[in-house]
Amino acid sequence: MSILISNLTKHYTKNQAENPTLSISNLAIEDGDAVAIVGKSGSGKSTLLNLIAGIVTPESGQIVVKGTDITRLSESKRDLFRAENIGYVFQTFNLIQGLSALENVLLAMNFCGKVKQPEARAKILLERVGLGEKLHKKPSQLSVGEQQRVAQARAIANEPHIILADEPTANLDDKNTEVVMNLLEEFSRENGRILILVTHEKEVAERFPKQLELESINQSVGR
Ligand SMILES: Nc1ncnc2c1ncn2[C@@H]1O[C@H](COP(=O)(O)OP(=O)(O)OP(=O)(O)O)[C@@H](O)[C@H]1O
Repeated sequence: MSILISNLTKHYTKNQAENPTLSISNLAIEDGDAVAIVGKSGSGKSTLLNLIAGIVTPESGQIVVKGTDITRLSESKRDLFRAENIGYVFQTFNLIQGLSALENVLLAMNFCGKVKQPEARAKILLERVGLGEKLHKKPSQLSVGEQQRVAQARAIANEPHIILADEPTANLDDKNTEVVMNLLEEFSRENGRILILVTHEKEVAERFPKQLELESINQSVGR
């Protein structure tokens, strides 16, 4: 079992303590799983991804990822753990504005040094998402959909075991949705990887063997 969440609560402010954003007693995601997370706006889907990535920490509970309870790691150890094990496509991309598409992908790779010949791999991935001609463009020179595809390439660059994707097709047309979903699905099928993807799009969710309605696992009431 590769991700095991138990007795988790997350609240953003003290006065939410009685009524947290997220309260999950048990959630297990196994190696090889591909899961679409769906649910109402504000129901906590991004928060759940951020908790699994160790970007935010819960007030209580355990999040065991590949045998490590990441809630017990220091912030710097969580950053390294994430770089080595998790690829994250953020809803808002989080690209570094001063760097080119290629440099954005390389930055993630150089941080943990896991991949040999990072530049060759970064170029192949950017070509794969249709950006071979735009390697040296900065985010401000790219369309929103192109920025989303850079974020996609960056997320899988380090060959992570777990891929978290927050609305990765929200800004894409049908053709690029297909490119991005094919890339994610193909990548996640190898080596028992886990793909967890948040989406509002019914057609995207229906591609997944498992769909998880967040409200069905979040026991927090009256949110
Ligand atoms: N950093 C934060 N500080 C305070 N409240 C936050 C923070 N991040 C999220 N929240 C609140 O937590 C709740 C869940 O937010 P979250 O972004 O996880 O929802 P979501 O299901 O991903 O929504 P959407 O589908 O609109 O992206 C919301 O009520 C939101 O306002």
